[in-house]
Amino acid sequence: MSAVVESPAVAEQATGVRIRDVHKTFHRKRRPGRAALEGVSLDVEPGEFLCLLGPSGCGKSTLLSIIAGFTSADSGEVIVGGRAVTGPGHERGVLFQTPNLFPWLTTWQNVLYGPKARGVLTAEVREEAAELLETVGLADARDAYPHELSGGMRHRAAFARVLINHPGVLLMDEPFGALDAITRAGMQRFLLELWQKRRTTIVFVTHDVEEAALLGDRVCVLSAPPGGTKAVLDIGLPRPRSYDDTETLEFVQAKRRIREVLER
Ligand SMILES: Nc1ncnc2c1ncn2[C@@H]1O[C@H](COP(=O)(O)OP(=O)(O)OP(=O)(O)O)[C@@H](O)[C@H]1O
Repeated sequence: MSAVVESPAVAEQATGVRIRDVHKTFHRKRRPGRAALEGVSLDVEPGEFLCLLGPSGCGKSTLLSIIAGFTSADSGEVIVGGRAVTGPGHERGVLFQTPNLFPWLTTWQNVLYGPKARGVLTAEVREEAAELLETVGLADARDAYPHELSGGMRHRAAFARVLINHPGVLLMDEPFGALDAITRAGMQRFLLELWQKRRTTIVFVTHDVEEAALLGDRVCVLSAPPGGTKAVLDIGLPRPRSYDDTETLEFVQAKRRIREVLER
């Protein structure tokens, strides 16, 4: 992977996310509906890295899906970059636990898929795609198909595929949850460097207290199902962060604060 240039500035395209009193109930045949979210309100600042944490079933994925525009809320509103979300949009890049690459396309074709679909595939975009593949360490895997890539490589290809669209906000749903510990640590390091460089707004769903403390500026803890915001914690650890920080007293204290809220 190429060295990442540090920049304290918030990315020009980074956008804020405003979530106001969002409710969502899933209706089921011949059974009572299941409330997933009850009155979630939250502001994510432009350029902020926010982690969403909470017990299983508290509605983390549902909330992310509502921000992405894949699911509609029953009431309340989500505003991204000043505009109400009414459906999916390329200014919101979404990354899931399973990288959503097209298996019949090469890494290069996968990365260029978005610009091609939007009719903006210029020489400049191709040049940027080549640079992105360099950044994510996949320049040599440009002509490989997804099945020829390792788990970590597939994740990095999915990153490049999303980043080429210059999303103002990255929505990540437990993206490293299925990876082994070593690959996962590598991807967390990669994401920290990427965020340090681009300062894209990130909303990151995780189960893992340590991951939330390592990555997030703030951690929003959702309450037991159906979810509402239980607390929003400022992590307050200095940036840039690295894996070595996980051994500091401040880091251990940050984890303890998150755990206390989770267990409250
Ligand atoms: N499409 C759906 N149809 C019906 N119920 C759903 C649907 N999606 C989610 N739910 C329900 O909504 C609730 C919240 O689910 P969600 O996946 O958002 O929680 P989560 O916090 O992300 O859980 P986990 O941490 O286990 O992934 C759960 O009770 C789930 O069963």
